[in-house]
Amino acid sequence: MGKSIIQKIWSSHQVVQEENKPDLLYIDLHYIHEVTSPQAFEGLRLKERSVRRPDRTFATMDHNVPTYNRYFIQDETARNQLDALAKNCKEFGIRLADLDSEEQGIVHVIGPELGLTNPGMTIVCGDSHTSTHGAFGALAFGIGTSEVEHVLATQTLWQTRPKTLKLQINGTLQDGVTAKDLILYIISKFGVTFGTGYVIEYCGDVISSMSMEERMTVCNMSIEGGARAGLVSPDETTFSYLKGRKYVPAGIEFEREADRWRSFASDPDAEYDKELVIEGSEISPMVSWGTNPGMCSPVDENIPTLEAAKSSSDKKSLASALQYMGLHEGMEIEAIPVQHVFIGSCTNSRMEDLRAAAQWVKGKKVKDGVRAIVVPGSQNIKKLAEAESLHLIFTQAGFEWRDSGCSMCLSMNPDYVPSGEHCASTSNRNFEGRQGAGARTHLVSPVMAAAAAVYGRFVDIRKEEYSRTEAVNSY
Ligand SMILES: CC(C)[C@H](C(=O)O)[C@@H](O)C(=O)O
Ligand code: SF4
Repeated sequence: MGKSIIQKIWSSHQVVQEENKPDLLYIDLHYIHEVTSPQAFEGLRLKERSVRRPDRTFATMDHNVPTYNRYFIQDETARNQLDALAKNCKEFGIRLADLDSEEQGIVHVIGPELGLTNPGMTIVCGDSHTSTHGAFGALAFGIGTSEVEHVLATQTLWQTRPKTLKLQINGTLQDGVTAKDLILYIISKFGVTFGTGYVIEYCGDVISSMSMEERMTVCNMSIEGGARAGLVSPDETTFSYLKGRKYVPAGIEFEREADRWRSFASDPDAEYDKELVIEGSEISPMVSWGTNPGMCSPVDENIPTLEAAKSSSDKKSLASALQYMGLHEGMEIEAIPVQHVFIGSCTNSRMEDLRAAAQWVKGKKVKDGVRAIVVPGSQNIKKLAEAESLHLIFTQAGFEWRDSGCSMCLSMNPDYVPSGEHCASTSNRNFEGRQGAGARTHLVSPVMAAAAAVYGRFVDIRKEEYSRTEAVNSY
């Protein structure tokens, strides 16, 4: 019987294995950021331990970083966390992309961009969206602060072997439907706990024809479906993305690495604990209207009615979500008003996201009363986007163009959504208070967010009247 990539990575990283106990796994790469690392380093100091593999550890500043006037950090906790990270990295000899670095950006954006994330690796970070790196065929998952300390000290981690779930997406996606819509559709169809206890392997024609950036968007939100991690078997798309990146070997070494990476791909006859199949053509642009990522609907449909709820507890959570969101049952998604637009986060802040949004925005104007910001995922992406003049398209349309960071994805920095206001956001979480106390988040793709900025509400971008040739103002 063949093996899946999950089994191959797991068995090649087992250091200790005992019956009915978690396994001790070797960790190839450990990313750290300022929020979940200070206590871990304190723990090391107290126990007089050092960092086992500083060369396999990489740090960045992202959550607390202001995206405008980035050195002016008013919040004391934010300042302390950033200072602690700088001090800890210096003391323990860890590479750090700090505010001065051209490499600074959101941890899940810069790791792949620098070529640090490779197929076949075990990767951890004190951050739930570490699953993003699974796009490369790595087993990548978030860990807690005490585990961060354990990995820093030992470069290993105790882990229970996960179950495997094969999620096959057949066919093709319609025009205007993106990787973001696919993952929102998956979570709304199967629910926010369908992946609990599993690592998901995404496969099928839709995934094979996706770029690495699109695969990252899909894997990023695996955790929102409850999964431990999500990944895609490495293929030629993976290898050509990696070729030439800073930390990827060149020449004959690259070919040798690519052969090794290729060997991790799932065997055709691999068996899984569970298998699910969906059709790509069934998916529409999605908009979340509730307070978890599963509460979303196709843009051309309506918010569900209370009557249609399957159980009394579903009915209760629907009612309370709608109460928080200031929306009513049965309402058309296209009628939801939008006052804020956020294009950014580790889900959707890469070049292809910015290009797609800019292409849609070109020659149009942000509607009066809407505040729209674009936050590139890394300083490098910012530079590349500016080289293509994307920033001009955005700013001439009325968007703000910022420095990189987690920004409005979560309210740990100056970017937030005021209470009671609606935000079309390309991020991954819409929990109560996520973008600020009382903020009302709607998860969408970058193009859907761009369209919401122009119309001040959600529109079905597949319709002719909203197509980009129908510019409301000339560029
Ligand atoms: C702050 C951090 C620990 C958190 C996470 O674990 O994911 C954040 O990145 C998030 O997206 O909620
Ligand atoms: S962008 Fe958002 S989801 Fe991603 S790491 Fe930052 S806070 Fe977490």
